[in-house]
Amino acid sequence: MTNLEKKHSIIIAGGGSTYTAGIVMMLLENQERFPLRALKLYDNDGERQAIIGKAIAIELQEKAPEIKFEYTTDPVEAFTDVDFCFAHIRSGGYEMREQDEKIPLAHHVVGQETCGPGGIAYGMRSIGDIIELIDFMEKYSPNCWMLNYSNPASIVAEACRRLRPNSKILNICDMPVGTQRRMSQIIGLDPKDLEVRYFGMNHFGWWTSVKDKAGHEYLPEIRDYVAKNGYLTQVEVDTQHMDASWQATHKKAQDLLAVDPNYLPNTYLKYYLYPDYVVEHSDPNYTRANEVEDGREKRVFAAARKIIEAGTSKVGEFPIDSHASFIVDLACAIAYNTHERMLLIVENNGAIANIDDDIMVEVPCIVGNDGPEPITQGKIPLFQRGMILEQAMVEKLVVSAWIDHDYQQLWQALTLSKTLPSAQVAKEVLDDLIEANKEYWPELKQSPLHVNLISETPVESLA
Ligand SMILES: NC(=O)c1ccc[n+]([C@@H]2O[C@H](COP(=O)([O-])OP(=O)(O)OC[C@H]3O[C@@H](n4cnc5c(N)ncnc54)[C@H](O)[C@@H]3O)[C@@H](O)[C@H]2O)c1
Ligand SMILES: O=P(O)(O)OC[C@H]1O[C@H](O[C@H]2[C@H](O)[C@@H](O)[C@@H](O)O[C@@H]2CO)[C@H](O)[C@@H](O)[C@@H]1O
Ligand SMILES: [Mn+2]
Repeated sequence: MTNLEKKHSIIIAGGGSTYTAGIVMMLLENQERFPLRALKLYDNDGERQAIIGKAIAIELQEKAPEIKFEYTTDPVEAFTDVDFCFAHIRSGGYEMREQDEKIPLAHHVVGQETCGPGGIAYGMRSIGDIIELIDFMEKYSPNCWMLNYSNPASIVAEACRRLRPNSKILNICDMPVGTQRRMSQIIGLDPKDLEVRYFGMNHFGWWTSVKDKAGHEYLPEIRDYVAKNGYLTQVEVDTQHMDASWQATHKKAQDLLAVDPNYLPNTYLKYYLYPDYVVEHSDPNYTRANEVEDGREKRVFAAARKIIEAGTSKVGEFPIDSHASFIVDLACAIAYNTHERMLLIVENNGAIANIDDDIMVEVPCIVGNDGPEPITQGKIPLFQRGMILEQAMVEKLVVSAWIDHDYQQLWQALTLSKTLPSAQVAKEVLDDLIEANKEYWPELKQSPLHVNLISETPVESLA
């Protein structure tokens, strides 16, 4: 059987995810180019996963009975005889995302899923879980590739570099894919027509060129549009991001551009460049986690229950997440050596010439069956170099704090972040996050050289 005739076996880790159904429907749409022989779901919350699993079982029975389907909480069953693992777990679930967002906001600091103290807390929960998935995969299907988009992708990627440097794992993000879809709307092209140059880290980057296949440069035209409208587009391009909070984020790109009009910004830069604005426009009692629980999560699980109750997919409730087809692009590139060009999170190794080789950067790569080949982006300007070096050291300190179980390094990571105003506030946020994450984080040790903050020692006792 040639490679092109091979049918694949996929495991989706995080089967109870709000994205699983859309991705499975998208996989059914892509059977021509990426045929499946088996599909499994794996989750550590069997009850949550069963709702999605039962509905998908009905969908596949009616639409693709030839695909062997199962859902399980048993890692041996899940990871045996698989070619690809699509991983989208959420360590701690939405309950902890809410804490990641509300605890910092209670200290008038940015509360966000993947950025600032929220992203650091999420990273401290995710590292162990992702490494566990990699170890399951390597034990039961040694030739399997993990296409991971569990967040926080940047901290997870740095942890994989430190702890599993030789593993077959690619960390990916769909934010640039979504923003490039908006760019293609602005210039009237198809997203597939675009060839970009981009540099940064995950959720922390800039486009330096947006060309069509004929080599025409559209960045100036897009830049002029974004200077007036941000990335808001007239046509609805993204069902996920029509919520008011995400619309405001796309609009804010206007102010990100103002800081450096030469390059088109990733929307996530707003949390680092305008943290005060973000805090002023956040509701500390109702954050994005609550919006998703009231929105996407309710919609997806209601659709699944409707299919289960009807006993048929003819009630037609699961939308196809065609946006996620970039994951199939990546899987095809690995399986069929297609040399697809796409943004991936990879070890720098000179791709960005004037930052450290061991920083995990997000750059365009050519992907074949040996994995990604980064495309060099050259030297970057002082401003972006300073931003990236600082954020990279924050994330390296987080991973070291997880590995060493070390309080001091985690406090330093928060103190170094652009999203926090001082070491004092960083400590107050950290101590609250430690309390909230007791069942998830490793227990952190104080340095033997620990020095109390003056504010912890009443002044009168300072003899
Ligand atoms: N990289 C990207 O650009 C991108 C885009 C969208 C979503 N995401 C990420 O995808 C993930 C899923 O998002 P969601 O909103 O659907 O979350 P969700 O909470 O709806 O689903 C996550 C699932 O993972 C399961 N899970 C948690 N820990 C696990 C573990 N250790 N082993 C197995 N399963 C585990 C949960 O039980 C849950 O069913 C999140 O990490 C999210 O941030 C990333
Ligand atoms: O606030 P959420 O949970 O709705 O989204 C958080 C994720 O946002 C980005 O992914 C978006 C993507 O950029 C957009 O085009 C659309 O398809 O929806 C995706 C999921 O909402 C970001 O890249 C992820 O890392 C975030 O988790
Ligand atoms: Mn992302």
